[in-house]
Amino acid sequence: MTDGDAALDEAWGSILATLEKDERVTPQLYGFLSLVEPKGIMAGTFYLEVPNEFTRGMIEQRSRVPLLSAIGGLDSSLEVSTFAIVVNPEIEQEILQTGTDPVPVEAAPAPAYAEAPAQVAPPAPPSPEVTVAPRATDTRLNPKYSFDNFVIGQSNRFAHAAAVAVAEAPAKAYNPLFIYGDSGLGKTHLLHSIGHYAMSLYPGIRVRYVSSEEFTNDFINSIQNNRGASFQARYRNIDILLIDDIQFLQRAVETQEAFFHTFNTLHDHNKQVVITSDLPPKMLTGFEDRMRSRFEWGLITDVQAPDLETRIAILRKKAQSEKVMVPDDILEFMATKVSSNIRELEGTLIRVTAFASLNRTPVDMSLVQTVLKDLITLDDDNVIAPVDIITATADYFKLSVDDLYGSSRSQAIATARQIAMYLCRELTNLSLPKIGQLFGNRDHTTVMYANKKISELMKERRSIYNQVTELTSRIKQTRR
Ligand SMILES: Nc1ncnc2c1ncn2[C@@H]1O[C@H](COP(=O)(O)OP(=O)(O)OP(=O)(O)O)[C@@H](O)[C@H]1O
Repeated sequence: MTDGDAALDEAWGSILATLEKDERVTPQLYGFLSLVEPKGIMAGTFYLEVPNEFTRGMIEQRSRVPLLSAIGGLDSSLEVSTFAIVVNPEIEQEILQTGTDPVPVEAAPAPAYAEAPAQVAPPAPPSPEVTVAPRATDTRLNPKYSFDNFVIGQSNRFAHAAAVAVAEAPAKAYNPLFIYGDSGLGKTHLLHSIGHYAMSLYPGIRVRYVSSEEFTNDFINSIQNNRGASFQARYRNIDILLIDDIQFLQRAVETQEAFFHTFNTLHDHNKQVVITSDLPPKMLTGFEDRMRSRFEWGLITDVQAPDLETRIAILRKKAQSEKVMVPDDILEFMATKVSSNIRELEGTLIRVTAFASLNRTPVDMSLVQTVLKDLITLDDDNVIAPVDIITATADYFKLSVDDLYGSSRSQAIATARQIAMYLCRELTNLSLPKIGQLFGNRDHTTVMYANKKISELMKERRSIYNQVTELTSRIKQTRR
């Protein structure tokens, strides 16, 4: 990586000089570009740091094309062809706390870009290998997960930059991109973000997100129903395959074989593959060597547990998106109390905001302490089995375990089932498809829906809040 040296400053200086003369770059836009700190060049990508998301958005949406052409004019010995923008989390945090935004003076206020489409840079041309036929593809992307709401910190900075680079230049930057790390640290979030961002840059691009459990089910169904051809079409006629939690293909010999062929076809045709896993390729047991070695062809990067600052920034972002006011000292208190699993951090915030909303009180320290008292913090010695959650839920609602696994749609059973799913999601490390399987082979979207529904209902109905809280403390007692 060319880093902080004179060559880097010189390269960025020359880009700025070109952009200043480019008539597509307005003085306002130039103001944003002048906030950029060049950080380094790696594998053909120029890494640029900006102070906040707003600046990133302005540069990415409005000066992408001129910036790419200016990069194209650099000395070829630098071997740089694209760029990736990262937001400096320290500066961004300061801005969010103080409310002062270092937008260039001439550029603020900036609604002009919404009002003056003529100034908006045209979307980037698709890279030649990308098929842009405008056809509807079932991408299975979750709109909740985008780069815009992903908080960057030391723990995930590199994975984030690699994910952005892949979305901007599919099959060019790194192929495959392999992201690994413990549960709940943002791998799925990054996968979906790649999909959304690539689709915004290349309209018509065919993206498919799939968990490895869904891939397995799909494959098995296709064999059972003699629909091999449509299975192949679904996974091969695409431009980007995002496959989550590949470790679940361990020892599934035939599914691995199917994935091996899918991977080869996509890779041979310059299509992007992004893979996530809980372990790096070398440590993935139960995979053939030829499979593991393919995982290592591109770039391998990890996501780690976020440090305290990043946890605070994540909580702050979630609170903002939920439109709840949570003072900084309370965010910090919560981030200190809750372990590093981000899913659990989010669960805490949901409980706190639900409690405040039900009681129509602001979020203050005593409220947070009351709520946290009932929460379980997960650590290695305190693993909760889904069966404990399901048994406790059935018992609590005076139902049978089979009622929860079964298909009854009666309101009482359906709500109890949704609460059990919500608690499985919050209190265990199980993925959505795994929870779906547990509850009578339901689709992962059913679990996603239950999770959303119960989070919302907790804010609106005291009875639901109380049920979830009481159940949690019962489960907690069984762990003691
Ligand atoms: N850096 C981040 N910024 C904002 N939210 C984050 C970040 N990292 C994780 N999250 C949130 O934490 C939750 C868990 O993340 P995610 O599901 O992506 O984890 P994961 O690593 O894929 O876990 P698993 O291996 O269990 O599937 C999600 O709601 C996600 O939005």
